[in-house]
Amino acid sequence: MSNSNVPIKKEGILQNSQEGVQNVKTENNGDVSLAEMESSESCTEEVKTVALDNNGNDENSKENLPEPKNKKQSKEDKKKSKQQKKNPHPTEKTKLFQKTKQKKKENAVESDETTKLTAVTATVTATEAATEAKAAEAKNDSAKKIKSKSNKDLPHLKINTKQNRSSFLCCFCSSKANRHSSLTSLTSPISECSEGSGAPATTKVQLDNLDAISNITISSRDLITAAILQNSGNATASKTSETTNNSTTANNNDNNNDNTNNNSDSVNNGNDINKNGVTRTESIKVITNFYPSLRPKSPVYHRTPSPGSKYQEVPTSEPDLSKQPKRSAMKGAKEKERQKLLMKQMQTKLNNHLNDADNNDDSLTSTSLLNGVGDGGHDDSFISNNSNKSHNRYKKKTVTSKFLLPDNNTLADDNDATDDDDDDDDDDADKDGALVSRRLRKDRRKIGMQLSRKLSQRPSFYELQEKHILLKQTPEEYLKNKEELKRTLVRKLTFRPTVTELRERQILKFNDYIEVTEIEEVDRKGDRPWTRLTPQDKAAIRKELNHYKSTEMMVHEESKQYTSQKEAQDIDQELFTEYEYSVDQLMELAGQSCAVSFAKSYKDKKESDVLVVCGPGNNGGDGLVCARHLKLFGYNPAIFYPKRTDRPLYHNLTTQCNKMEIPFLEKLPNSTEMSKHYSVIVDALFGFSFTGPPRGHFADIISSLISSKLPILSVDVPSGWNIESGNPDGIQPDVLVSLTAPKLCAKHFKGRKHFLGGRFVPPQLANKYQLNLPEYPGIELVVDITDVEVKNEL
Ligand SMILES: NC(=O)C1=CN([C@@H]2O[C@H](COP(=O)(O)OP(=O)(O)OC[C@H]3O[C@@H](n4cnc5c(N)ncnc54)[C@H](OP(=O)(O)O)[C@@H]3O)[C@@H](O)[C@H]2O)[C@@H](O)CC1
Ligand SMILES: [K+]
Repeated sequence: MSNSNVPIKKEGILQNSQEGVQNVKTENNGDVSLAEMESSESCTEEVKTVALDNNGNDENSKENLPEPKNKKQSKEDKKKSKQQKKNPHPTEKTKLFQKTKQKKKENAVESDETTKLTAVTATVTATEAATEAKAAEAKNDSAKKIKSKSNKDLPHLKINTKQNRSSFLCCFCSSKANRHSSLTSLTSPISECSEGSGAPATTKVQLDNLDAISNITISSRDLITAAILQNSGNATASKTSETTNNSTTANNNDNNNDNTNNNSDSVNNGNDINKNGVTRTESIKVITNFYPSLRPKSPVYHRTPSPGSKYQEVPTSEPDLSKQPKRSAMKGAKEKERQKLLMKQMQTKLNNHLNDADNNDDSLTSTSLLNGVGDGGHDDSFISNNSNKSHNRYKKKTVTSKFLLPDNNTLADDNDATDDDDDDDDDDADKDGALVSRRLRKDRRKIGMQLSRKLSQRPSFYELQEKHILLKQTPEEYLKNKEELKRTLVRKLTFRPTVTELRERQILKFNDYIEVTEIEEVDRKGDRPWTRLTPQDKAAIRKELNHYKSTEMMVHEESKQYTSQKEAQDIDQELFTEYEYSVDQLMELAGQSCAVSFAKSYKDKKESDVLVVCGPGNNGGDGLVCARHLKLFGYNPAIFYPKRTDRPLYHNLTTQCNKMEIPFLEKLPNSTEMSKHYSVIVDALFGFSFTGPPRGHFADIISSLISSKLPILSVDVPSGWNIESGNPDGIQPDVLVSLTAPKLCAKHFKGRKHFLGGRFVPPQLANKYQLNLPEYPGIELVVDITDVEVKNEL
């Protein structure tokens, strides 16, 4: 074997041992190399072999080891070995166990003696006499070669070999027929090795491949006593410390032997048991228990057996971070999802570990954990420098393992399991990643649809403004507009008309007096809210009522043709409102109609004095107009206007009368004087709005008029009459001039002439109220209806 690259060489000493078969397994930075020796069927002696590995694979590489002589022979040996395992000799087996234990004890004792040595030695004893000479020869040859390479300062490994059979199997080349000039020759079948003398020998050998041991810094004061139970397929290794653990080491050896013996009873019991029954875990534990520095940090075990070899290679090595994965763990678009999933798993594990760390002081600190996560898991103590991004997953795995490591003792098992299932993990991870990504896509699509639906239902900008969620204007603009509106309203209020102006415009109407009458108490709580009826509504109601009265209602025969006072008022109001006549217009026509009717009635009394008595309402205004026209017609009217109003209309009418030199009487003459000076009286005190008995001095006035015995022309309604029922004790006019339509009380008129004046009623209005008015002759303003049957008297 080449040792050109070995920085430190170690020399091994072969020497005979009285008993026991030992296997020595050494490790190099976690790489485990197993050398074992297979005994013959009748093996009764312990056989100790030494297998020293350098980087594991080099030991078994065919480049460094001679090729087996022929394959047939190798196959025969394998068959024999299997038969031996299947049918071991019970006596030999028992002896083997006993000797193994005894050797352990001796090793413990021996370790006490040899701990002072500065070299690491191992003893291998071979007791087979036939092979001792050959073995000695091989040893001598090997020793010679090794000596030439040896370094005196290096520790030595003393190996005692003892074998009683010549059926050793080379642990490196897996061949019985190999001859090795180096350390491997010791493990070769002595009978087959031409250089072996077959005699027991103790040989110092240069451990060419102990660079692994050099790396793990085996103390010079340590002693390795390795034992490999060849026949039973058990292996033990022990290390004793010079200072302390002598007895403990012996006990450990015993325990290990016990364990391996048990394992030997169950050959190939599980994946961790190689062909020789040596469990890898046991080997690691044995070594790492004594050499903490040998504890593998990231061991990787390869279970691929060497072709044609019975020995299970258990190479271990520090993870090679420079290696590229066969296929990327990150699959395109799934990379982010895998990273997220991995980060979530790491976070979960981190939380678990933090919880554990709270209860375990020797755990990693949370700071270090967080740093490990934050920097992507780069840690020189666990991961060598490697900036290759393709190793992110591997690094994270390592970091995850670091987080999950509760102690160093379980590291090997954890990593072992990780490495064994690496491919399966990849496949599982791919499947899991695909499932997770599919689930994430499904969830994301579902959430996307929900959000889209929500977004489609969101209110618009204007709807939000209408709901006052969003302000249409800024607060400053709102205050500014509010102040401007306030100023505008205040300005408008300053220009509003006064109450006087409103009354003059008849927008506001106030009665000059209040009539108070006693009525029965009426509970109006059940009354419906009052609603103002339009004139059309009132006319419709009136029409219906009239129809009811004329057909069904049991009333007086005369009453069927007449309506109430209210109807006359409604027609009057509708003329002003609906037909937009002014009071002046109608009053002028009404007053003129009265003057015409007067002239037609009193043609022989021209230049006679006429007393015109005017009341406070529009009926009095008709009187003022009539006086003005009488004056124009040649009569000498005089006006008694006892209760004037300040309305402009009346002010103007008064002014007009005054301008026409129509005197206004300050005092109504008594009935005698009245008879003497006046020939006719015009009654214009009250019209259809008169209600109740005359109040105040109006009753005296009416009495004076009646007492004067003068002919009276009544305007629209005889003053003092009830508009519907008349007043037989009241004024009995000589001429009645009904305006617009005869009032209900007109049927009580017994005078000489009855005229209908007020030729201003629109036909529509007349039809609406079914006035059934007589036709006006020619251009006449009035129509004599004295002999005409009035059917629709208001
Ligand atoms: N379209 C038409 O038909 C037209 C009709 N025209 C004419 O208008 C006349 C209706 O005028 P009008 O409405 O002003 O009522 P009207 O009878 O004149 O006087 C009311 C005054 O009398 C008073 N007063 C009432 N009862 C009282 C009592 N018991 N004792 C004492 N006072 C009493 C009452 O006082 P208050 O109740 O307000 O205190 C109010 O001041 C109508 O007959 C026709 O000649 C024309 O001018 C134009 C077209
Ligand atoms: K009247």
